Amino acid sequence: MTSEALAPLYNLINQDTHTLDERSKQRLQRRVQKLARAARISFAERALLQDQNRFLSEINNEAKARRLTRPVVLGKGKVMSFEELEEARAKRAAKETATAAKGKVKRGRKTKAPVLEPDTGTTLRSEVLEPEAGVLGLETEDRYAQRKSRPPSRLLGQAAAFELAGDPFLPPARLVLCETMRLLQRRNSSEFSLTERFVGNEPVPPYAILSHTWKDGHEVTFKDLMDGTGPKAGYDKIRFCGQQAKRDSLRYFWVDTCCIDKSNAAELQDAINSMFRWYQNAAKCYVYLPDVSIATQTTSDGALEYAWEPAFRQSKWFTRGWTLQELLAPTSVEFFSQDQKKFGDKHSLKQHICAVTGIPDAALEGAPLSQFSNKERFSWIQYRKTKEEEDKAYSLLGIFDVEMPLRYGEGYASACKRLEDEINKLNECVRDLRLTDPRDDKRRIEDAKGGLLKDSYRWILYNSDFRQWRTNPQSRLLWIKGDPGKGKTMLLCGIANELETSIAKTDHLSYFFCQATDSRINNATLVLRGLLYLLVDKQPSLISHIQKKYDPAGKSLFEDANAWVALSQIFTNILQDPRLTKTYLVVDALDECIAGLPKLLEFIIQQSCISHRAKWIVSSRNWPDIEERLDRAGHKVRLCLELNTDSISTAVSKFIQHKTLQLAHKKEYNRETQNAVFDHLSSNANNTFLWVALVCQNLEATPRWEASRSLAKFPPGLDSLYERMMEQICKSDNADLCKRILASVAIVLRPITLKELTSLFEMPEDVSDDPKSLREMVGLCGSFLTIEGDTVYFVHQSAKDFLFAKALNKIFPFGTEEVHYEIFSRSLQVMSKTLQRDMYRLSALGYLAEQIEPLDPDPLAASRYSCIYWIDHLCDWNPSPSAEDKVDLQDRGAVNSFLRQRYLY
Ligand SMILES: Nc1ncnc2c1ncn2[C@@H]1O[C@H](COP(=O)(O)OP(=O)(O)OP(=O)(O)O)[C@@H](O)[C@H]1O
Repeated sequence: MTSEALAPLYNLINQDTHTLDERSKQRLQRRVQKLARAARISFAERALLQDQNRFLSEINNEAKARRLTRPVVLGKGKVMSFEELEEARAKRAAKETATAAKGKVKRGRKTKAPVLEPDTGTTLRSEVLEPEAGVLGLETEDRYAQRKSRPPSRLLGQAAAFELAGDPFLPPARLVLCETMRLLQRRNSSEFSLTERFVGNEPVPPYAILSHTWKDGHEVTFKDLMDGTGPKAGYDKIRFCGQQAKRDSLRYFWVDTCCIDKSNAAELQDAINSMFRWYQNAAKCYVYLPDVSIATQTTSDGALEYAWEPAFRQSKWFTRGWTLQELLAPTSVEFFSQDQKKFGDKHSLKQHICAVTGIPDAALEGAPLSQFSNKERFSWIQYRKTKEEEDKAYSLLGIFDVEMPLRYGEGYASACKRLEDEINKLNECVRDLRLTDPRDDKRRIEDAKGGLLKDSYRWILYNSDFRQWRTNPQSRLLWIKGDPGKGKTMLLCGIANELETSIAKTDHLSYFFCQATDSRINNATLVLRGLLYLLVDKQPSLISHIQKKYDPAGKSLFEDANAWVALSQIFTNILQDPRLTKTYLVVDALDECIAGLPKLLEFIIQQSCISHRAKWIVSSRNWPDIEERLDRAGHKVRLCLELNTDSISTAVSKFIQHKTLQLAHKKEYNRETQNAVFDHLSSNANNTFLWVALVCQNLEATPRWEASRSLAKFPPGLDSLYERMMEQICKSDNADLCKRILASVAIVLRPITLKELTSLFEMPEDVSDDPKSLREMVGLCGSFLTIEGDTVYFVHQSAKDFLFAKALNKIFPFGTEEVHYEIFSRSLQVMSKTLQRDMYRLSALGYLAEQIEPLDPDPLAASRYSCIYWIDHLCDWNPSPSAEDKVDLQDRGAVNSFLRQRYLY
């Protein structure tokens, strides 16, 4: 009888409440429990089968009542804190030490001995529960053996055991199982013992790690420690590592010779795939170099010379394969001579190390390795040697952050080929995931808004709400809200920059800036896609969660109708992956997420409740529906800009000072004008950055002798300012053209270039054919629009909102449909005129779009937008049923002819 076989019975008991009365239910329950006991199915497993939710909630309650932050569940259902478990382990280890023979290295407990003694005799290897996350990890000996006998799953840490056991009743996302390490623990000055393996979400305590070169026959193996084998030269290194760890106040340390059971092929696989991370997570890495002495010698001219420098450069350590990752992964790498004296670390010895290894400074200083090309990373191992030829490839796994099964005997070429295949697969998946790089969006937004001024956002670092979010583990969601133009986006840019430089090297930051005007970044699915892209770009090993779904589906995974479902599931799995350290997620302008906002909000609320690894910051305007949903989130801190008047007022003042100085310098104002501008801005800004920015933009286009007089034209309040700008446009000689430009830019589905603009409506040839005139014409649209490079944008979302809310009849006198129709119909004309066979002179078919270099001049420059979006505008035109309107859609009408004659071009 297996747990799978029993599950239908449990289901019957739990769910079929209609057909069973209470007594029969209890009788059946007892019977099934008896069967389970006979079948040696463990307590926890039974409890899970029986009523997973009740089991979890009981344990949660107990944990809550006893205020246990990290409860551990023992086999009999006993709940204790992690600290209590640690203490119990320490006591047990002390007892063992006391009984073991004196002077000998103490034997650790065999790792396969049960940690927990469940009532059935089945050994549970470990169970860890996080009450808030509702995460339970447990594994029986049988399942452990089963899992280990299979190739490691790419889903390490994702309840692989349960998947392999084919248990259909346990949702994998709730179960977490993690491949982890065992450590050495100091007992006294020269004694140590092995700990159990740390499993699941069990936190690994801070530890030191040894890096060294191996000497055949001298090294102390796992078996030696288990059997208590007598003296071996390798013990000295281990003792050195322990003693040095003690000097650094570290109780635990790790040495590769004896902390991995190499006789267990599966464990070795896991260890090799995890090794980079183990070095990366070490508090200290000690490099022991027996071939380097730090004695000084006197040169012929009587000066003292350090003899270690040439010896260091020639050390065998630099010639070995595995030591490459041991140099790169840890933050702190310290070098010790043959007599165990420290003579430097990887920063102080950087010059020597760079010269010997050819590795650039930046990589030694901790820059993400993904910044270096594949070729460059491969070159670092080129002249290094490994005992097994395959290790030369396997030792690069962590450097490329990929995982793959090891096949000793396959040869270097095959191992290298498989490694390259893994890297290529990973790159392909990342390429398809990337629709936009949020880092570029952020930089673009900062530039478009005139550059980020530190003085105007750093107040947030001292704000009590922000500090609470930053320091309190329970505060996982910070919601920054405020009216239009209060500086939320720039504030979030600043926060992202500050986090980037202040979070731990192993922590992650991902962000996304929504913009309603840009269809690449304005819906819920795209937010997840962008956040995921940055996450996996920084920690490629997380891509395994995506690849599992991506491999069969390809790019459509991110684009089809189920993209949200797939991406939200992937995101959830990533946030539960034990490999993920603390992660900061920033999403700006929720109000500009124009499709799928409710589900995005639900997702953020849910994740911020269940995942203790992720901390979120979101920003939005004061919208009631966002407010209503976010109010329901637990663990949230709300920061309302309108309630932080003092900080915002000081920040806006600094902005005004900065902007006035900039203007004065650029326009060569005299002192009087400068003061007049400063005073007008200070008295009317009303704590709104955007108002200041818009007035300054207008002043920039105003001759300097008119500056003081024109100030009266800029009334306080954003809407008044926009109204004033609109009035001026309507009064100008070019009113019709400007309004047409505004209407087109307001209605397009992505920002358009100046050339594309000429394809969207009929304009005088002397404007459309002359780029300079066209630029000037866009410039005449008040301060509603701005041009970056060749692309036209609204100066701010609030400017576009104003047009739709308060100037609709001026900009769209015949309704928006009419503008859609014009864009559609002009697009059709332009395409029909310009598209032709083989425009890119490729001669042959079958090129992928990304393989094609754009021509110069680009024959599609003016029609690119039209080619992609003409059909959307046709749909949005929404023609009336009258025959006259439908003329384009009739047989032999414009659309029909285009489809027949030009479409395939
Ligand atoms: N720290 C800053 N440094 C430089 N400029 C700033 C800063 N904060 C605000 N600004 C200026 O104020 C303008 C409005 O700021 P921002 O776009 O961040 O407002 P917002 O609150 O996000 O507005 P909305 O809700 O309407 O999107 C920016 O375009 C920029 O010119």
